[in-house]
Amino acid sequence: MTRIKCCGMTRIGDALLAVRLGADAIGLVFSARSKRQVTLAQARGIVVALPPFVATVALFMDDEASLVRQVLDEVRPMLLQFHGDESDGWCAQFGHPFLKAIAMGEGAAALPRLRDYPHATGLLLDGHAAGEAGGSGKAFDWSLLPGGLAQPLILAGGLHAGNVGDAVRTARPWAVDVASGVESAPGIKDPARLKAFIRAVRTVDAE
Ligand SMILES: O=C(O)c1ccccc1N[C@@H]1O[C@H](COP(=O)(O)O)[C@@H](O)[C@H]1O
Repeated sequence: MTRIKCCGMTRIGDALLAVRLGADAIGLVFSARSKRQVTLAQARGIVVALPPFVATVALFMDDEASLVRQVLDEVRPMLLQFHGDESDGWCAQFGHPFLKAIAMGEGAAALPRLRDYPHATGLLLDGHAAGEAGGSGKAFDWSLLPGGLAQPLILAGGLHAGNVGDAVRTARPWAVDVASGVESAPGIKDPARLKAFIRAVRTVDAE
């Protein structure tokens, strides 16, 4: 079964709906570079409202270590996700499981970076160019996803109900991650798009 992460949640109702429809994980963006940035209080409100067995993921992009520590203390996410130029050692300093996003905008030229994060719990391949923020809606060539890596791969970037089925069939990732493809505006999830996205993934899983 392909795990599904819905990212960029800013409202409790959207997060609960995503979980009710079948999402496995909820992403909360703390980077000031995001149009989906949440405050600590907003994030805490979402995390405490969730039912058991839903993974919570806190996203950062070249942020201060003090912010990451504050989020760990006050929001208590299950996973961290780093989207910037952070090194493996920097990400690992918190002693907390983390995902490292790899910008796939340069295509195959980005693949050697997949070996740079041996401490990551998983690698998230996103469609944007290096240095750009995620949540951009940009896809990449999914056939580039390599097999044989030790870590689970999470496919992200420009996914929506109309293309996620092909993406899963092509890449067979551990999980998919979506932000803009299930929104009506940044940070505002669209119930019909959420439902169609999760249904499209589950349809391919059942093939
Ligand atoms: O969502 C954001 O605003 C964001 C900002 C900074 C770093 C990462 C961000 N989001 C991540 O990007 C993927 C892909 O987004 P999209 O589906 O292409 O819109 C998203 O799932 C988040 O993990």
